[in-house]
Amino acid sequence: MKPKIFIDGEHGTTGLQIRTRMAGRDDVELLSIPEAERRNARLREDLLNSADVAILCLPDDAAKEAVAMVAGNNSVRIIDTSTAHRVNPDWAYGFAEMDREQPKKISGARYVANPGCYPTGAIGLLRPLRLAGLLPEDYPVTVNAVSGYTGGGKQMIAQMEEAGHPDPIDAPHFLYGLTLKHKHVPEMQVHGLLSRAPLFSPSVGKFPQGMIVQVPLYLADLNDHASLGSIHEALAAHYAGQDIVEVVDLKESANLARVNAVELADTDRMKLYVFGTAGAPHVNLVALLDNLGKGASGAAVQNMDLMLKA
Ligand SMILES: NC(=O)C1=CN([C@@H]2O[C@H](COP(=O)(O)OP(=O)(O)OC[C@H]3O[C@@H](n4cnc5c(N)ncnc54)[C@H](OP(=O)(O)O)[C@@H]3O)[C@@H](O)[C@H]2O)C=CC1
Ligand SMILES: CC(=O)N[C@@H](CCC(=O)OP(=O)(O)O)C(=O)O
Repeated sequence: MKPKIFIDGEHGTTGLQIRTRMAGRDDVELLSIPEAERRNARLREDLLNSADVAILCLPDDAAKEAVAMVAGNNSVRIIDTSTAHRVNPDWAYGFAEMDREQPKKISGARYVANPGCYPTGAIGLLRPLRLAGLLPEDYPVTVNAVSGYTGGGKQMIAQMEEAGHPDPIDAPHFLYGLTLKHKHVPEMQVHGLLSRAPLFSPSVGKFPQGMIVQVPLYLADLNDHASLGSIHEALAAHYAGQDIVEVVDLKESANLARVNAVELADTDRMKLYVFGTAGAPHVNLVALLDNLGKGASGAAVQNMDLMLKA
């Protein structure tokens, strides 16, 4: 029998992208809820309890409610794309490349928290340097980022795209999260293995999908006389042997004049760069991804495949 998959929130931005990725698959059976019934709690509860894997693409509160709906049913496994469970130690963190044993943890888990889009970039850059001992636990990390506007879900997409919207967004690029209390900070700290919360400044650009995450570092404040070369080496060694996260060659990075935020739009990959000049005091670590690809729906499908292998 084919495993049954239910995407709760399938008519939203992340849910639709997962559905598109599943369209050609005949190894799974997709359970579906009509769009007009998407908030019908009774029907959702039935579908959630009929699934082998339920993928939640809902706001945090609704995701918690969905988890409660299957609490007594051990045969349902969950992937939650919301922020609700990302630092909960009872949930496996769904970033398969973050540690060698992570794919196994995800495969065997009942509950998997899909990582946030910005944290995928930040943790992807920071964690290997913490594990290699180059980055001190208490380094004052800053994370500056730009996301495509689909990161804001249906509401922001309408503000950007709909003519005559009552609250349109005209800015080609804007900063937000100005209180510095963004919901992704705890996740970056915990899975980035940091003792201090990073200072995170997000922004949105007037393009639908794409993301740049930057983590600038002062080399003199790192361990082991860290250099452009040793940082690149640590990242390359960490990601060797898989094909989703690419650590861009130092020479290639040195010859680049610019990084295009939309280069990886519509892909499920991530590129990591180490920028700077040999012998100079700073490096800038950069992650490039699609906020809806490796940053959300692509990672969710990757996690589902790992869980179905178990
Ligand atoms: N967009 C992105 O780049 C990313 C999003 N995520 C996460 O994915 C989740 C969904 O976000 P996104 O797809 O962007 O949001 P959207 O607003 O685009 O979609 C959310 C969907 O959930 C439905 N919904 C809302 N509340 C309920 C409820 N109580 N019961 C049932 N259905 C409900 C909405 O219906 P309605 O139309 O009626 O509101 C909508 O269809 C969020 O938790 C977000 O953090 C994760 C990574 C990246
Ligand atoms: C542009 C934008 O608004 N982005 C969202 C982050 C994307 C999201 O909601 O999802 P995850 O938390 O699951 O990554 C935000 O800053 O709240």
